[in-house]
Amino acid sequence: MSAIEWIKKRRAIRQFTSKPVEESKLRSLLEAAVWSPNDRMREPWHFYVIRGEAKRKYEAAAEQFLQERFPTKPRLVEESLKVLYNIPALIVVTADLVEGDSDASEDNVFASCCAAYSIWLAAEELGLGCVWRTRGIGLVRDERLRALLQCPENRKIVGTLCIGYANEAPEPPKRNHYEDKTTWLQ
Ligand SMILES: Cc1cc2nc3c(=O)[nH]c(=O)nc-3n(C[C@H](O)[C@H](O)[C@H](O)COP(=O)(O)O)c2cc1C
Repeated sequence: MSAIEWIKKRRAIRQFTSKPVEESKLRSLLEAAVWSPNDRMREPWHFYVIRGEAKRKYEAAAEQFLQERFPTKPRLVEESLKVLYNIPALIVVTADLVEGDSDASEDNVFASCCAAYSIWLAAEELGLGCVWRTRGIGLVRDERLRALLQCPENRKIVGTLCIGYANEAPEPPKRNHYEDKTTWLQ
C-alpha cells in the first residue's frame, strides 16, 4: 500500500479487544516515532508507555478527573471509564519546552505532534488501532497526569495515544474537499 493510501486508511479507533499489545509492536511504534521530522535535530519528544500497575493508577486519576469535571453526568463518567478499562496500552507524548525561547518551544510541540502522528500511522500498518486523545480520559490538561508520570514542567504533554487491537471498524468521517481549505497564490 502506498503512503497516501495508509494516510487515508488510518482511523481513530476507540474500542479495543482485550488482546494485549505485544511489547515488540510498542517498540516498533516508538522506533517509527523517533524518525519524525524535528527542527535542528532537537528530538524534543519523550514517550511514557503506560501498562499494568501504571495503567491502574491512570484509571484512578481519570476517575477522579471525570467525577470532578462531570459531577451531574454519572453515566458519561461510567461509560468513559469503561472505554478506558478496555485500552490495553497508552503512550503519552510530550515536547521539551526551551526556557526563554518560545519559538523553539513551539517548534518542539509541532515536532512532537509529528511523532504522535507517526505512532498512529505505524499502528495502522502493524494492524493495531489507535486514537490520539486530549480531552476526557486523555487527561492531557489535567495535572494528575503530570504527577502520575512525574513529568517535569519543561515537558508539555501533547497527547495520549490509546493503543490496542481494534474492536470496531468505523466509517471514515466525511472530509471537506481540499479546495475548500486551500488558497492558491500565484
Ligand atoms: C490533537 C488531537 C486530539 C484529539 N482528541 C481526541 C479526544 O480527546 N477524544 C477522541 O475521542 N478523539 C480525539 N481525537 C481524534 C479525532 O476525533 C479523530 O481523529 C477525528 O474524529 C477524525 O477521525 P479519523 O481520525 O478516523 O479520521 C483527537 C485527534 C487529534 C489530532
